[in-house]
Amino acid sequence: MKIIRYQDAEYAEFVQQLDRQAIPSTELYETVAGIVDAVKQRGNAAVFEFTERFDKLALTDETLFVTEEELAEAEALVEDSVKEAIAASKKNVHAFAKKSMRQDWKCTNTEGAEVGERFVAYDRVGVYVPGGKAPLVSTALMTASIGQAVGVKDILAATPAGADGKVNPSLLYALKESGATQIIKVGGAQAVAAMALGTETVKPVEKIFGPGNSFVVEAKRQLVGAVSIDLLPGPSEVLIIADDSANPAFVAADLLAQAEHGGDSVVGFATTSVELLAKVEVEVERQIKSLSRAEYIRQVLDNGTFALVVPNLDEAIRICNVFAPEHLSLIVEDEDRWLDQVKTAGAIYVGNFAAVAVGDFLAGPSHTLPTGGSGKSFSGIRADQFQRRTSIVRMDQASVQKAEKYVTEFARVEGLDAHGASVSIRANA
Ligand SMILES: NC(=O)c1ccc[n+]([C@@H]2O[C@H](COP(=O)([O-])OP(=O)(O)OC[C@H]3O[C@@H](n4cnc5c(N)ncnc54)[C@H](O)[C@@H]3O)[C@@H](O)[C@H]2O)c1
Ligand SMILES: [Zn+2]
Repeated sequence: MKIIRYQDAEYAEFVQQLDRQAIPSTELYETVAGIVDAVKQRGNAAVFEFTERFDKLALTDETLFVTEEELAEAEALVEDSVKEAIAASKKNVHAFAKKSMRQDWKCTNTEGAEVGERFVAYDRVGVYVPGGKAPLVSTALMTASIGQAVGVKDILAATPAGADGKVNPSLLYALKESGATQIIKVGGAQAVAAMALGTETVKPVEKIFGPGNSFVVEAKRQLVGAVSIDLLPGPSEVLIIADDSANPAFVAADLLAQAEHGGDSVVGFATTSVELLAKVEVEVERQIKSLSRAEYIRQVLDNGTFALVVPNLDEAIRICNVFAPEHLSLIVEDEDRWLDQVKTAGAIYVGNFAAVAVGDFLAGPSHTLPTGGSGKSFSGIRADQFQRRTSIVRMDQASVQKAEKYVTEFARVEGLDAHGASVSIRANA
């Protein structure tokens, strides 16, 4: 864990580079563009080639989709306790989704026209569920089941299978419970391209949701236009802001939990208290001993973890707002005062007892959240992103007569007489 105190010479520069911009490197851009183009030109053949290269799995038209038998087999293998956990999570996620869905509305504008918005569920969406480093069972719930709650009929899920062609049974079960109607055993950029563009056997979707590694996220970014997307949810990250009121064992536990995501994860800790930091360091060493992924965790602690000693909480919040962490854990005495000042975090966990992992698996809001600084312009998956929105304008002659005067002015200054005439002909009918 890299520790930097505000008195240190490198502090200012370090804090400055926390102001990230989520744009791909040229190398990543080109790799993904190559994959997307190959899928566009050659469909399944390209999808199978990349799957063989990156996932060591030889797929065919026959084995691309998860079958009903495989789903039944998975259901039989999943323990009841896991099924209960999935049901508990789904209950919260659905309840949260129902609250945040948009409702149709209408009102009358100044000229008397009836104006409003109408929301309808998308017909067919794609969800990407990562499967590289861990089978993210919860991600099925945090993507597909929100679409299910909104009423999306057709949900295509993509997730990489192992070299044996099998997908984790709990993940398959969770996908089915979350309303997935088709599942393809493909990961990476090739999966996103297949969902967005379609292939000989994969019918294209209208919008793509879900997190993934840098290849997955970049593919989504490049395919905007062919489809719309939810956000850019890449490698997971946390920022913990804590003062003396924080329990060091809890802080350490959350730092370790975040580091467990491995790879490109970013783990940040900002505190006003050197005493707390010292205790957290001791706790990290104590707790890591009993964790199964200690090696993964150690790697992230060494390369992707920073602890900042800040002069005050104003500075910590300022850093948070430029860093735009995916998860913010805020453990400070005067919670509400500081909470009100946070503007960019994807999800905020307030107080000693709000473990980030409860949000990962169960709480209700989607754990699919913006990373890499993209939280400055995106927010996490919401139910209304599964709703297509249309605006409606309904008029009678009285309202077109009232509108004519202003429309004619716009038509005149824009040089579009036919526009003006189309209104006048109605007003004077
Ligand atoms: N932001 C969020 O809300 C959120 C939520 C859950 C997970 N995540 C993140 O999702 C990520 C999942 O990553 P993952 O790698 O475990 O699984 P993944 O499923 O996203 O990626 C695995 C796929 O990447 C492709 N791939 C691997 N190496 C490649 C290469 N060299 N070139 C091209 N393609 C290649 C393979 O086809 C493979 O199937 C993690 O970083 C995790 O933190 C984020
Ligand atoms: Zn997590």
